[in-house]
Amino acid sequence: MYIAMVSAECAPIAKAGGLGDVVHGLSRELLALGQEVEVFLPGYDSLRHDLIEGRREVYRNLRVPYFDQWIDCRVDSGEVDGVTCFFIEPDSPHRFFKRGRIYGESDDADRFAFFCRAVLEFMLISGRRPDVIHCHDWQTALVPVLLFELYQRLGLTDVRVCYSLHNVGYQGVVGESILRQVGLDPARLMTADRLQDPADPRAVNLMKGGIVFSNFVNTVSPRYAWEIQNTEQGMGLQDVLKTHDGKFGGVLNGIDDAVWNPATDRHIPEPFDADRLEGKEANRRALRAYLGLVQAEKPIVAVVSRLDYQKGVYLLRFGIAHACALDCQLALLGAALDPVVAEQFRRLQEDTEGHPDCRLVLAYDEELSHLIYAGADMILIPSIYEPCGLTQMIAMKYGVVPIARRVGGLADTVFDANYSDRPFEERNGYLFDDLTESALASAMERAIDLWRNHPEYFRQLQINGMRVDRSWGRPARQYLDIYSHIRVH
Ligand SMILES: Nc1ncnc2c1ncn2[C@@H]1O[C@H](COP(=O)(O)OP(=O)(O)O[C@H]2O[C@H](CO)[C@@H](O)[C@H](O)[C@H]2O)[C@@H](O)[C@H]1O
Repeated sequence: MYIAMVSAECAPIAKAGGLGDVVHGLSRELLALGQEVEVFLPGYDSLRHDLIEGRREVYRNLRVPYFDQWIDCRVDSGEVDGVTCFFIEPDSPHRFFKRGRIYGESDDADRFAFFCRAVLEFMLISGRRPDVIHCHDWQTALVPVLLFELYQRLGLTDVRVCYSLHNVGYQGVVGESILRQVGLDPARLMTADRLQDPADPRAVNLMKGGIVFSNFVNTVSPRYAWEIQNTEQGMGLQDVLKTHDGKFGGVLNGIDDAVWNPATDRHIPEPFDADRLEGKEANRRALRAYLGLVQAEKPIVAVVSRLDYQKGVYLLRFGIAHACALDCQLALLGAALDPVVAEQFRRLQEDTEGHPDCRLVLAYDEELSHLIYAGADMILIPSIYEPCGLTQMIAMKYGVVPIARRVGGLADTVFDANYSDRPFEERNGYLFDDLTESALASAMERAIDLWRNHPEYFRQLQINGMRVDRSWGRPARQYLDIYSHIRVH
């Protein structure tokens, strides 16, 4: 089967968060299963060019309609970890993808709408006829709309679309001129059953369009699938998801075990696995040394997160203080896009400067994240909502016990040491429900108490988490079933 991934991110060359990991890991696994996969990305100037092999121009002067004019694009291709990627580079004064970063620009909707049209135009002109286009999140939601409104008639006749929702907190709600920009007719599409935003009838909701026009829609865990249909986590899309219930489901993400494997990880000083858990000790020492923490027999509590509202930044700040109050060590690695949140954490960093047990690294640092996972004992994940969450899955692979809020994919993967109805061999962490300091504090205290007073049980929790198969094998086969179900031939 020929699958075209269309996405705003793909790790490691263009990653802002978990979406990049998923596109990369899933594409590689589909290739390993014998499928043909190509990834289509904007040609950002911020791409990690050093990680792209054999980059070359494959198309010049691709004329992409833009309002009543057009913009010429160049298309390059190259290999990333064995996966063929295409990069769309418009040549225009807008400099759509020459902004030094992936997101956070005031014209993000225009930039990604243009990308959607350009990808379909390139497929049409270069003779590509995927069995399935798999697109992701609001940035690529116009692909199915454009396909079924325009490109099917032009020649992309038998192409079907699978659309994955990684984060319903960002839906792409914008003015209707976006439709005219890409050549769609607002009069046809601005209706309650198509792209009209449920809250604001004058606005376009791109994610809603993706849901309505795709052949299959999924999100990244079964629990989040239920939450966005039945609770306020749907952020206004509950009804449209219920209307389209017959083509909607949840597929739990995997993690790439070539990248996230403590037995083979080149970024950590001492390899280890569930049978050699002692190996973690050298990594704990290395982590303390790297961060300038004292070498003391205290549990290391970690945070590795985008510092975003979704991740419960308020509770994270409390958790940092509480870990220190409970005489633990604390290692945070996080980056904030929001200037207010960035400032709060910068201040906290200043206040904890020189503290023997507490270090905040406010940056995006992939390599350091490996050392933190390898060296930490526990990780805090107090998310307000969490479609799947890769952090807890990676952490558990490295013998780190998650302390997480019982939402979305966290509830599907973390099973409480004390209160789960699962057998002990499946329990692997600590959960809390309420979005309150006391709920988080009590889960942290239970975990830290076990570490101090019952180390053998704590070790067993670590091993339980490490033994679970979290590779892409199973989810990739589930996606293949979806693709087979919707494809034409
Ligand atoms: N400062 C930093 N430095 C280095 N690495 C960092 C980092 N901050 C975060 N990371 C890494 O980025 C990834 C984050 O994955 P998540 O699934 O937790 O996040 P995200 O919310 O971005 O993704 C969204 O999409 C994914 C994929 O579907 C869903 O799992 C998730 O619930 C949804 O919110 C992990 O690999 C983590 O190690």
